[in-house]
Amino acid sequence: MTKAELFQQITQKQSYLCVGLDTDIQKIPSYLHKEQDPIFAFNRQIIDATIDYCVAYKLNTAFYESLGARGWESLEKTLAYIPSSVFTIADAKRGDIGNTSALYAKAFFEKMNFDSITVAPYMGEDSVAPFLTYPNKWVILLALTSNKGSSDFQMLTLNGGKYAECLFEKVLETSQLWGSDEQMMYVVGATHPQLFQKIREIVPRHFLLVPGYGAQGGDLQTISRLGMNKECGLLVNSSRGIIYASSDKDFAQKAQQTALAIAEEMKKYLQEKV
Ligand SMILES: O=C(O)c1cc(=O)[nH]c(=O)n1[C@@H]1O[C@H](COP(=O)(O)O)[C@@H](O)[C@H]1O
Repeated sequence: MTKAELFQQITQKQSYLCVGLDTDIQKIPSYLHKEQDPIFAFNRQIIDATIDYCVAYKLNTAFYESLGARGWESLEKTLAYIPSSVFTIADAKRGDIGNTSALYAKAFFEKMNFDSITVAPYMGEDSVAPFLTYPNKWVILLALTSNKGSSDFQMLTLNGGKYAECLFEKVLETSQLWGSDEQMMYVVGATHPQLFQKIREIVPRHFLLVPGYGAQGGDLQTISRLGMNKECGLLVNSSRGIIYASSDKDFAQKAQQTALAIAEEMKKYLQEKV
């Protein structure tokens, strides 16, 4: 998907919500366990219920990989079920030496037809480059993550940094030389609202994938007001807050109500800025 197509979806739906399909077999309603593929049965209902209110689905591969071959099958079926107009994210957090990254890229962009994949920048340019060779496919590079451990390395101050003061800022600055804002996004956790303004100074045009809203406590209003640019530039993810809004038979209906409420709030912020 191109950046223009993504922006068009956002404008049309007046939402920049990404629904995280972190589907945990232990957490889905027990009646679904009698289905041939309980994970897919759950995801299908969540997608049907939320598709009008979101522009992206993020599939965290851990939830599928942990079930072995059956899990991969559920992942592939879920991906095939999502219409091509909606942006898809393989949240796999990959990145390795070049020839290995090339095969990760092949797995997620050719074998499976994801629009994007999350990639860790720790191994540097040659570990990210193979993902950037696919037209209209995206790398979503981890810059500033939402978890407590983000302060262990990402917040470390650099000695002699010119513009970038912290390691995550250096990641933002340097990686812009590897690929354009038409093929690269950055993960910035919603739990760091005080840093959004600074991040926008370094990457004014890139889309930011913002996890950590909802279950991890991030605040939509602050993120949106500080992080939004003229092309929206935000995909705000919520996983548990939407898909487990109810643990009962009405899970899809409750997920829909939650997604709708978020989209209504997003509409306000879009109208202010875009
Ligand atoms: O790359 C991610 O998506 C990610 C980065 C990050 O910094 N923090 C983070 O929570 N995530 C992912 O975003 C999702 C957050 O889920 P909820 O906290 O349930 O909304 C999970 O799939 C996480 O793996």
